[in-house]
Amino acid sequence: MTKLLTAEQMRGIETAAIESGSVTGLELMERAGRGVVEAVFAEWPDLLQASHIAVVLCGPGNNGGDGFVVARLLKEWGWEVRVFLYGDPDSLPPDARANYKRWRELGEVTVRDIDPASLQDDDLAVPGCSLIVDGLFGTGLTRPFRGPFTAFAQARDLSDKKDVRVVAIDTPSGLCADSGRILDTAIRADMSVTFHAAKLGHYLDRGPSECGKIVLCDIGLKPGSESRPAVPPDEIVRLVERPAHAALAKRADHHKYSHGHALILSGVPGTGGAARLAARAALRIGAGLVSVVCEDAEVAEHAAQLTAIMIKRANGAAALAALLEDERLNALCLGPGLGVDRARDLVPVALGAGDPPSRGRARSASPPRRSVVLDADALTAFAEAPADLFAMLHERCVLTPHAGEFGRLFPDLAERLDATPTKGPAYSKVDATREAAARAGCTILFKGPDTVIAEPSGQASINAARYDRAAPWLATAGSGDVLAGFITGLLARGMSPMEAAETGAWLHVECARAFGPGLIAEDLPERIPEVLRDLEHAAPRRAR
Ligand SMILES: NC(=O)C1=CN([C@@H]2O[C@H](COP(=O)(O)OP(=O)(O)OC[C@H]3O[C@@H](n4cnc5c(N)ncnc54)[C@H](OP(=O)(O)O)[C@@H]3O)[C@@H](O)[C@H]2O)[C@@H](O)CC1
Ligand SMILES: Nc1ncnc2c1ncn2[C@@H]1O[C@H](COP(=O)(O)OP(=O)(O)O)[C@@H](O)[C@H]1O
Ligand SMILES: [K+]
Repeated sequence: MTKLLTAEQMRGIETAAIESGSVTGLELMERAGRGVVEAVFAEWPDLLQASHIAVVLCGPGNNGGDGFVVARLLKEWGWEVRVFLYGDPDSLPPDARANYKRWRELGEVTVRDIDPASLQDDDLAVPGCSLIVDGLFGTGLTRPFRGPFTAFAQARDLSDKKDVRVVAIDTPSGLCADSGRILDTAIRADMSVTFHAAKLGHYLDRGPSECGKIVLCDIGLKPGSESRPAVPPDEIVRLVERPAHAALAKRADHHKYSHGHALILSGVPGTGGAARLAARAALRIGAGLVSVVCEDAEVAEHAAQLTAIMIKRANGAAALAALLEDERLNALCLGPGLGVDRARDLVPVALGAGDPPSRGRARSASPPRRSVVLDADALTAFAEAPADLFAMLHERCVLTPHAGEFGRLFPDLAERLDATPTKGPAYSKVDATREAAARAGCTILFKGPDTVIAEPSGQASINAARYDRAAPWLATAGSGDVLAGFITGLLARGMSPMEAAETGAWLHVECARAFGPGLIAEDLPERIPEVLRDLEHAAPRRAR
C-alpha cells in the first residue's frame, strides 16, 4: 500500500522517531540532503561527468537545512555552489542552523530578507548554472512567497544555460503539501525528491504539474511508525494501486448468478448510447448478467445494438418497483443519458425509498440494500434539493460526480475548493470528498486526473492518472459512463462500494493506457480482457 501523508502527519512521524531516540533530526536531514544529491545524479547522469555550477536556494526552515546539506555534498563533489538564504541565519531551527554553519566552513551565503520590499536579486543570475536546488519551503509553507519566487524566476530566465534543471527538495516551493494547490506562485521543478512517503500534494490538483517527477527517498524512518496513535490509520490517504488478480478472477465452480445481475437504466429514445456504454462496461468487467432497462418506445433502439446485454421494460416508477422485486437484480446504475426528469422519478425507487420524496422527507424505514451507482443526470436531478437525495442514500451507494456535478450537490464544499488559497494548508479535494461522503452517507468518487474516493468513515484514496499513469485520452465523451458501468459491474459481483470504486477507477485508467492515443469511450471496455490478463501475470501484490 502506498500511503500519502499530510505535512502534519509527516511531522508527527518525524517527531515520534526522534523522541524514540532511534534517530536524530540531524541524521534525518543528512539523509534527506544525500538522497536529493543521489537522485540528481541518477536522473541526470551527465551531471556526474564534470564539475558544474549549482545555485542552492535555502529558506528559513528545515527545508533550507536540507538545502545546506545538498550544497555541502555538491561542493565535496567538486562543484561550484552558490548559496542564497532567504531569512535570518540566527533564526534558523537548530538542525538547519547546524548545517548552515557546516556549509559556512566551505563557502559563502548570500543572505536575503524574505520580505519582497528588500529584493536584490540580480546576483542570482549565475552564468553557467546547471542546477537550481529549491530548498526554500517544504511541508512548512504557510503563506505565499513573492520575493524569493521573483528572484528564482529571474535566475532561471537569465540563465545562459537553457538546460538548467530544477530539483525541489520535498515539494516545489509554493505548492501546498496537503492539497497540491499553489499559494500564489510556485517554483516548477523537473524533479521533486520527497522523504519517507509522498505527500498528498504530490498527487492532487497542481501537484503533478509542478513536481515534474517524484522520487521517494528512504530516510530510515521505521516503517509502520506512522501507525502510532498520532496518525490513526484511518486518516491516512492511500494511493489506489493495482488490484489483486484474485479479486477479479472467476472461480471454476461459479455460474453467472454468482456474479450478480446489473441493471443500467436508460433515457428517452436517442439518448441510450450512454447507458449502453455503461452496460458494456459492466458486462466486460464480469457481472454475470447485465440488462438495460427502458420504456417501450426505446426497445427498438437498444434491440438494434445489444446482443449479450438483455433488455428489460419498465414504463415509469411503478414498473421499475415491480421489476426490482426480483432480488437477483443486485446492482443498479442510474444517470448516464437518463435525463433529469426520469432520474427524479426513478432514483427514489432504485434507492428503495418508494415515491419521489417531498422536501425533508425522512429516510425510508428499511430500504433494500441493493447496490446503486448514481452518476450524471441522477446527480444533477437533485441540484435544487440535495438533502432530498442524501435522505435516501444508503451505504451500498456510490456517487460518481465530476467537478460540475460535485458543485451542484455540495455547493459550499466546491466553493471552498475553488477559492484562491491564501494560507497553508489549503482546503483539498480529499477534504471536500471526505466531507461530501459524510454528508451523503455513502461512497463518493470525485472524478478527474486526481480522482478522490472517500467513504463516510473517512477512509479515502486517490486514483492518480498522473506521472507514469497519465491517461489524458480519458478526456473524451462517454468515458465517465464507462466508469459508472465498471463500478456497477463490480458491485454486482459483490465488492464493497469503496473497493468497487477504487478497482473500477484503477481499471478505467489502465484500459485507457492500454489503448493510448485515439481512445474513444467504446474502446475502454474492450481493453478489459487484456488488462485482466496482465493482472493475472503480474507479480503477486503485497498485502495492504
Ligand atoms: N519532517 C521530516 O521528517 C523531515 C523534514 N525535513 C525537511 O524539513 C522540511 C520541513 O521543515 P519545516 O517544518 O521547518 O518547514 P519549511 O518548509 O522549511 O518552512 C518553514 C519556515 O518557513 C516559514 N514560512 C513558511 N511559508 C513562508 C512564506 N510564504 N514566506 C516566508 N516564510 C514562510 C515558516 O515561518 P512561519 O510560518 O512559522 O512564520 C517557517 O519558518 C521538509 O519539507 C523537509 O524538507 C528533512 O530534513 C527530513 C526529515
Ligand atoms: N486528463 C485526464 N486524465 C485522466 N483522466 C481523465 C482526464 N480527463 C477526464 N478523465 C476521466 O475521464 C472520466 C470523464 O468522466 P465524465 O466527465 O463524467 O465524462 P462523460 O460525462 O463524458 O462520460 C472521469 O473518470 C475522469 O476522471
Ligand atoms: K522546496
